[in-house]
Amino acid sequence: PGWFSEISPMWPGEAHSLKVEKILFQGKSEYQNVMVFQSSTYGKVLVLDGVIQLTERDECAYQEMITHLPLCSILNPKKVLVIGGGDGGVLREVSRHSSVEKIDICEIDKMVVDVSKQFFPDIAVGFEDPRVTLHIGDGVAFLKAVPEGTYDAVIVDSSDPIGPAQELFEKPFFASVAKALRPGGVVCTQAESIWLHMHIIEDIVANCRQIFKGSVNYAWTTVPTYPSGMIGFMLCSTEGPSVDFKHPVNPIDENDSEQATRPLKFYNSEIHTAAFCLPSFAKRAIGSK
Ligand SMILES: NCCCN[C@H]1CC[C@H](NCCCN)CC1
Repeated sequence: PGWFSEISPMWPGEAHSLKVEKILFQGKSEYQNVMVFQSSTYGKVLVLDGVIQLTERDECAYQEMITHLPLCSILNPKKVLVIGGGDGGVLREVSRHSSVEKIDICEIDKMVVDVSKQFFPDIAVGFEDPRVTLHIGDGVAFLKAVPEGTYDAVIVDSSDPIGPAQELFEKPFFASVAKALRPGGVVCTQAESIWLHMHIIEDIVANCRQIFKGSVNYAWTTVPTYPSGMIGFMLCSTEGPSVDFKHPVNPIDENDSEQATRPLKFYNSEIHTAAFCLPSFAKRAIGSK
């Protein structure tokens, strides 16, 4: 009992708090402190180095959007790579796409996978899909070893630039993602908040514009338990068949059996298009062709 406050130098002067019912797990992996607690109103919560990664109540807004914004923007995605995403939520969402034949995931911290399987079975369910191959290791090294043009889509479901994910926000990593994608392939990365990190976003956009010769767009979703209540995504495509991120060509089939058993809670085609609409201060800073 008591409160968890997410205090961090990444969002100085503010902190989102959640009422704690019970602490369920505390551990230290090779890379970070890992904690799980039962909150009063958001279900179970996963925290890494004091930063909220997900809650059972609102994780759908992040996992569904980071996955379906890229995958619904291209026809027939077959081979997908997830960097990070050790909780399994993105895998759960990728698995909804029947065209997908192979899903590779590279997560650096095995403890995140194990803790998610133990405390968040409805999120870690993604690991059960037979198309999934789990690699425990550094995504930067993994991508360097990937043959050119291997993937139709890459999803970078990372934590924040301070900590193990730092290199996933730097130019060499984006270049290795571009190499691993086929022509007209797409990448979607966790791209912070326009309220908190506009300078980081400007740098990411500048780097992506140099590296990805197709489309480069910033989209966002609302996640009540992330600082500023929102989080953004960088959607980029490589040179080749053009990709219009704002108009999904590969709609999620709302009617198939998978949807019937576990319908989407957040994503739909209207919110897909709306996600790319930005407030004026962000349009000026980010711009979009
Ligand atoms: N697969 C789930 C979550 C991992 N993504 C990140 C977790 C940390 C969060 N900090 C928000 C910082 C303010 N933008 C960003 C998303």
